[in-house]
Formats: sequence, structure tokens, C-alpha cells
Amino acid sequence: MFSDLWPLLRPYRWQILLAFCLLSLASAILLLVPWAFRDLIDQGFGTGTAAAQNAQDINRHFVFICGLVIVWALIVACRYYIVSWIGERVTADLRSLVYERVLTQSPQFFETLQTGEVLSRLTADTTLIQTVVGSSISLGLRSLFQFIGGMIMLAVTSWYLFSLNLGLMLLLTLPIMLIGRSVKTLSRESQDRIADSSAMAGEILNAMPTVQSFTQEPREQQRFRHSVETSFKAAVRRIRVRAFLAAFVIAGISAAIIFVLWLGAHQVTQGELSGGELASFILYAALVAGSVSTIAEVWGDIMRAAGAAERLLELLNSKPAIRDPSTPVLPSSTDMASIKFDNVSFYYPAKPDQPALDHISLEINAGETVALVGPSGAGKTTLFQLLLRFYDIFEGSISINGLDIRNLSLDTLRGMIAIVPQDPVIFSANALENIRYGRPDASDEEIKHAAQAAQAHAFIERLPQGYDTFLGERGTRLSGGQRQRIAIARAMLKNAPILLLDEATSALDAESETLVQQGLASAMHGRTTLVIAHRLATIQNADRVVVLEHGRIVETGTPNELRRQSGLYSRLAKLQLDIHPDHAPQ
Ligand SMILES: Nc1ncnc2c1ncn2[C@@H]1O[C@H](COP(=O)(O)OP(=O)(O)OP(=O)(O)O)[C@@H](O)[C@H]1O
Repeated sequence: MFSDLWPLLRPYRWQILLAFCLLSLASAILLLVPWAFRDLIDQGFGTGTAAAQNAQDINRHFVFICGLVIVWALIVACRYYIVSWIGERVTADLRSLVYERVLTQSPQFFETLQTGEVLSRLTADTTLIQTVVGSSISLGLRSLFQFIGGMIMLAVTSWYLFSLNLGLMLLLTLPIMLIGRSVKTLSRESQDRIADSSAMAGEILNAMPTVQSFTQEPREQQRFRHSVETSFKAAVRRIRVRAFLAAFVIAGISAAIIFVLWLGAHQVTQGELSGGELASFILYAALVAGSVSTIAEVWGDIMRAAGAAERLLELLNSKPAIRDPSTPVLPSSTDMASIKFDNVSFYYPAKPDQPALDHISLEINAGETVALVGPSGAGKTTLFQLLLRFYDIFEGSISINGLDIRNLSLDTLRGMIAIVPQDPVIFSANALENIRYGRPDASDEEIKHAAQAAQAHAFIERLPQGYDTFLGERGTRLSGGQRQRIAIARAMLKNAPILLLDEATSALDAESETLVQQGLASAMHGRTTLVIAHRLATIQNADRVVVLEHGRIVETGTPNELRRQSGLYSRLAKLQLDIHPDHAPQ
């Protein structure tokens, strides 16, 4: 498990080595202290020497001990700094890496994993790992050194007492390991529950207006409380086991040491051991006991982090379903684009038995405007998703300029397409930056030009700080129609050869729609455009209309041709256009 994290630690191996050296040094110094005490007791208080000599010896020993402690403190400070630095660094890298992997995932991934869950992994799980890398491991290693050193010094001081002690401790190891393992499982469970509540909160906070308009706040609070309680219970299960582990370790080790000391005390009375030896044995034993209880604690932490690491590695190792081809083909031209859907069939992974598209064949010439029409759920948006290669098709092929899109790099493919989605996203930035999202290197002038074409310029100018006005998270300060116009400006700025409009003007009033249509008409000029529209009035200028129903193409032709037939289009046209004589085509 932790070996999988090694690539993250590798760049900092020199810092780790330095920390390791400081750790060894600090432990070695600490181990010298009881030794100095032994000398102090046995030689400093030694009988038969002159009182003045005695006092000098005591002073010398104390100066030595003070010196040791000061050096020790300095080394501890350096080690603390380096180890915490490594912990923070590795966590920061891990967060960025996980985020980077998540960003490359295809939509299918996000269908099953909620964003709140990803956020919880990015924050809560990485924090656990930070605790372990940034403190627990160093604490554990220090204790391990102290433990090993302490045991060696115990052996040097009294072999007999040491071997007894060692035997008793070995007996305790197995149960400690077993309990540690169950901490890991319980920890994973508790992290999972925390992620559940984050996911729930994330979803609800994104839907506050709906929650409040249906006055569902008490119910949502209840649901969240329930979820938090579940994660609390999972945490309590983990804490219980850890508490038991701590009690077991402290009681077991202390009992072993006390037993050994009891024997030692008898040895002193029988003259087999000096008072100083027993004193230093006690100090070493205390050191060993202290380090064992720290190791147990750290072991619990490590097992807990192992649970978190498992969840993070799942994210790190999940391969995106849609990947670049190993040797992407470079298109000869990206200025113009013809599109060909050849016998395309597609099922969404979540609905494997119901085709979203069923043997679709459609050729669109460069510069042509094709409107996609059809009832809700007919598969219009799906065509866009497939063209952007958000999903791979099961049968047939999609090509641009004669090149199968699976042979193009995702950057090239998506760079050739500008889309105005059904529900445009506005980022928490100002108007200028929101439009610039379409082409990050665009100048302010180009942005304003695109805004003018999308009929967004006038309303942006009227905002309190014009183009510098912050549009709020998810564009809550804009109306639906204004959001659409920002999205249209963004797509226009991208200046790509293919333009996809998914009900791009559905939220506009008739007047702005006419204006935006004019802007769009100039954007469509020379571009291959696919327009999804429910309002047939908006697609009267399309070169061709393709009518979809149940994932199949049922009619194609110019708007006027289709109106003259007695198919689905003419039925829809009768319903929509004939009752709005203003919009009826001439
Ligand atoms: N991510 C998804 N997972 C599973 N099924 C999906 C997914 N997205 C869409 N579908 C289904 O695929 C079918 C086609 O959906 P699509 O969004 O392409 O329809 P549409 O013609 O664009 O509809 P509308 O006009 O309402 O936007 C529908 O039955 C829909 O339920």
C-alpha cells in the first residue's frame, strides 16, 4: 500500500535521508542520558573519594547532561521542521496529482462518483496521510530507534533482565498487529461515511433554491444529521478498537517491565546488580515502555492512513475510459471541418439495454448548418456528446475531415469544436474572464467583439463594474438569457471550425433571440454548425433539418421540404409555427 505512495516520496529522498540521520542522532543522544546518570550515581556518589573531588565530578556530569539535552533539543527542532515540511509537501503533491487525474476522467466516471465524494478524498483523506508522513512516521521511527537502542542498552546493563523482558514483549506483538489490522478496515469505513455526508452536502448546497422553494430544509437537515451520525458511529467503532489497543499495549508492556524490575530489585539486594545499574535499567525500561506505547499509537495512525491511501489510490489508478490514441493523427487542416456519422450505435453505460442512438448515418459538409429536431430524449444531445468523444461508440465510426475521431488527440478534437450547452456554466470570475474561457490568450478587444456579436455587450456594460463585474458562483447574478449570451460569446471567441448549439437561445425573449440569431448567423458563417432546437422558428435558415426519434433518423431535408411532407416535422411545425403566424416561414 505505502509502496504505491513511494513515487510521491521519491523526489524528497534527500530530505527524508536527512530527517532519518537527525532522527538517529537525536535517539542516540537520548539514549546516552540514562548512561550518564548511571555514571553519576555509581561514580559521582562513589565512596572513598575526597568531598571536593566528588563535587567536581557531580558538576562535570551535570554539565555533560545539560550539553546533551541542549544538542538533543536543537536536533529535535530541525527534525521536526524537515519532517513536517515533507508531510506538507507530499500532501500538496498528492492533492494536485489526484485532482489532475480526476480532471482527465470521462463523464462516465462522474456518473458514479459524486463531486462531494471527490472533494472529501482530496481533503479528508490527504490530511490523514499528511498526519502520518508529517509526524506519525517520524514519531514512530524515533520510538522504534529508542525501542531498539533501549533494548540494546538494557541488554548491556543486565542480560538476564533484558532477555526476560524481550520474551514477554514478543508475546504481546501478535495481538497488537491483529488489532492494528482491524483499525485499518474500520478507518476505511469511517472515511467512506465522511465522504458520503460530504457528497450529500455538496449536492444539496448546489440545489439550495430548489430545496428552499419546496421547503425541504428540515428534511435535508434530518438527512444530513443522519449521515453525520452514521459516520460518527463508524468513527466510534474505530476509536473503540484503538482505545482497546492502547490499553492493551500499555497494560501489557508495563506489567512486563514491572515484573522484570521486581526481579531486578531482588538482584540489587543480593548484590548481583549495582544501584546505578538498576537506576539506568529503570530509565531504559521507561524509555522502552514509552516508545512501545507510541509505536502502538503510530501503528493505529498508519493503519488509519492506509485506509485513506487505499481510497486515494483508487482515484489515482483509475484509468479514464476515454484516452488519447497512442499515436494521434494530426489533421492536415483545422480551418474547415466536414463531419460524418457512419452507422453509429450507442448505449449509455447506465442503460446498456436501451440504445440512445441506433444506426445513425449522417454526413455534414464543411460550412453547412444542420438542425437536429425531435422529441425530448430522441438522442440529439447524445450526438454532441459523441462528437466531443465524451463516450466511445459501440458500432460504426465518427469522422471529421475523413479522420476517425478516435485517431485524433482529445486536445485536437475538442479544440476544433465550440459548444454552447443547454445549461451554460458561469464561473466565479468577472465577465471578461468568463468569456475568455473560450480562448485564454484572447485580448480584451477580441472578447468585447465576441460579446457584441453575441448581443451580450450591452447588458455587460450596464453591470455595476462593466466587464469587471464578478458574476458570482455559477452565475447566480445573471438571468438565464444573459448566461446563454455569455456562453455564446465564449463559443464565438473560441473560433473553432465546428459550432454546436444545444438550445442556445431557449432562455431568450423573442426580441433578444432575434438579435442573438443575427449574431449566431455571423458566427455560423463558414463554420460547420449543428443546432439543436425545439423552437422550429429558430432553424428556418438551416441548410438541412434532421429529425430524430428514439435514437433514429426519421426524416431529413430542408425546412420547407419537411413541412410539405406529412411526417413528424410537419406535425411539430403545425403545432408551433401555425399558431405563431409571425414566425411562419415565407
Ligand atoms: N448520462 C446518461 N446516462 C444514461 N442515459 C442517458 C444519459 N444521458 C442521456 N441519457 C438517455 O439517452 C436518451 C437520449 O438523451 P439525449 O439527452 O440525447 O436526448 P435529447 O434528444 O437531447 O433530449 P432533450 O431535447 O430533452 O435535451 C434519453 O433516453 C436519455 O434518458
